[in-house]
Amino acid sequence: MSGAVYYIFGATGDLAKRKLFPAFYSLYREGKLGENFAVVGLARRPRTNEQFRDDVKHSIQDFARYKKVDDAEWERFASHFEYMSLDINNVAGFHELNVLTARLDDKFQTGGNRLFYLALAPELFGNVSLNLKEGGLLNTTGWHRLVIEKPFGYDLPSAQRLNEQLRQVFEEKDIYRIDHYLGKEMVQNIEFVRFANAFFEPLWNNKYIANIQITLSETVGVEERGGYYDHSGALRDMGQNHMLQMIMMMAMEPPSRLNPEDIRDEKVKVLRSLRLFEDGEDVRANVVRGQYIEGSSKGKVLPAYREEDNVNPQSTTETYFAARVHVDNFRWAGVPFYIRTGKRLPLKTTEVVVEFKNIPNNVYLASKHQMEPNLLVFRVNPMEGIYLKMNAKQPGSEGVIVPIAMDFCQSCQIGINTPEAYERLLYDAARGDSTYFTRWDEVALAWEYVDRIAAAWRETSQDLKQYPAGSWGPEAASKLLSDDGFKWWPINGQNEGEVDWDAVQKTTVLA
Ligand SMILES: NC(=O)C1=CN([C@@H]2O[C@H](COP(=O)(O)OP(=O)(O)OC[C@H]3O[C@@H](n4cnc5c(N)ncnc54)[C@H](OP(=O)(O)O)[C@@H]3O)[C@@H](O)[C@H]2O)C=CC1
Ligand SMILES: O=C1O[C@H](COP(=O)(O)O)[C@@H](O)[C@H](O)[C@H]1O
Repeated sequence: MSGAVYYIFGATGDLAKRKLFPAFYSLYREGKLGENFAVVGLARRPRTNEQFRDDVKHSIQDFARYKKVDDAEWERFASHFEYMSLDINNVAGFHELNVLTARLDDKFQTGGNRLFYLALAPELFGNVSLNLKEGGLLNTTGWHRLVIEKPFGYDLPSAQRLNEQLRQVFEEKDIYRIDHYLGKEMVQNIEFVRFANAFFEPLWNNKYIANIQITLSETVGVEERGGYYDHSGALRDMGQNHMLQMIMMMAMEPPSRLNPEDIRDEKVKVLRSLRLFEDGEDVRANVVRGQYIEGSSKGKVLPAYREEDNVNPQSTTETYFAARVHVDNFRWAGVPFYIRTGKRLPLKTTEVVVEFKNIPNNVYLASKHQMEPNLLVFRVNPMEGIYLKMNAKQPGSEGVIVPIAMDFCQSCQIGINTPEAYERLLYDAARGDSTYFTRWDEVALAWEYVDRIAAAWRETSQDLKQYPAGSWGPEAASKLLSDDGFKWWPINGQNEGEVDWDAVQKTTVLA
């Protein structure tokens, strides 16, 4: 990988601590960063280089995959890190940063390449990019890339404004919009499992697939992010980005080549095929929203959303939503995609379930035993793996059919060797591979879809359903499926509620 200076704007924040510094460390440990790099931490708080390196060390000890830090290696790694106190709104600070950069370019032979990572509130993105230009940080012959965090705007008009600001300084090809779900191994794997298996690809259409279910459930509430979340809600926080990205990965056509633009073109076609909701009534018939009230989990009382810090006590922000989504193209016509996500649900899990249609009524179906449909399950998070539910004869029986599981548990086999999403994405951005970043047209189309739902919700909040914290969300989300003759499949084929992860890890692993 070519050398570079990496600028972490927001270096004293939560994202830098929990994800970015650990990602740098793993890449370094694996030899992917080399030695020709410098990392400059930037934020307003004063810090010496030593204090900053200590912060980085603690974050690695707390959050990195590799926790054991060898002293000599640590010294080498830490020597690449420097800190500078800077207020984004003060252009003089950027001139100073340019001077610091010249020294680092020289010391680490970075080739004049720069990666600017904005781990900041989105309101600051526009100013940073203008000041980078003003401060002379883009006046080198190397490459200049801007990596920005979500949320990318609040709706389509605000996203357009933000994009125009960024485009005054950076070309689209140099803007890397992060959706960390695209950095997850199993989300990337969807593409490979689909297109590399003769027994899936021919069946991947409305002739054989009955429905697709995507669950992204969290046990946490809004923690210390109440201020942000109350303004955002589940639809914008998870729906506009992670959930739609997973639909795209499931529904896209095979790209003609494995180039970033060919893959992203195919994903965009899926968004263009989404059936847009016509009006409020259409939204209410297909989308369920909920907010958690007081509940309990494992004997612990959990507070209501409206009692969380920095949340309006009368808030009507949704902490849960479920939707029936249609992709109106030749492959997917008539196949519902059901999606659901929420805070304070019983499990932390992300799963994508493909439910296949039942085989035609035949001698087997006519037997007294009810056959269950075949399921293919991508376990994305926190356990990674693929699970296939099939039907087979119960050994020793007179033709009794039972469901059996083939379970590839990637986490059990690979363990800590699976790269974290941020690690993967940082590496890709540094190599100039934009495949798993969101292109502007994706962002715009995703907002267009989501904005119609948000508009309907602004008309009335009568449809906001309450659910107890620790439960699986509003009953109405089950009705979305039962009206179509389906049900949500229990997570990992187990009963809703507790999943015994130890037991899951012991399931059969196919080499
Ligand atoms: N935390 C997470 O897990 C995730 C975060 N994100 C996104 O990442 C971004 C950062 O989030 P997070 O780290 O949680 O936020 P934090 O509030 O923890 O950190 C914000 C950072 O911005 C710095 N900052 C604020 N104002 C200025 C300024 N005027 N000049 C210079 N620095 C400033 C703060 O430092 P100081 O006060 O010292 O100036 C701090 O380092 C947000 O866009 C968020 O939505 C996305 C997904 C997950
Ligand atoms: O982007 C976000 O994602 C996290 C969930 O990510 P995961 O990798 O832990 O599944 C979510 O908690 C947060 O609200 C949201 O902003």
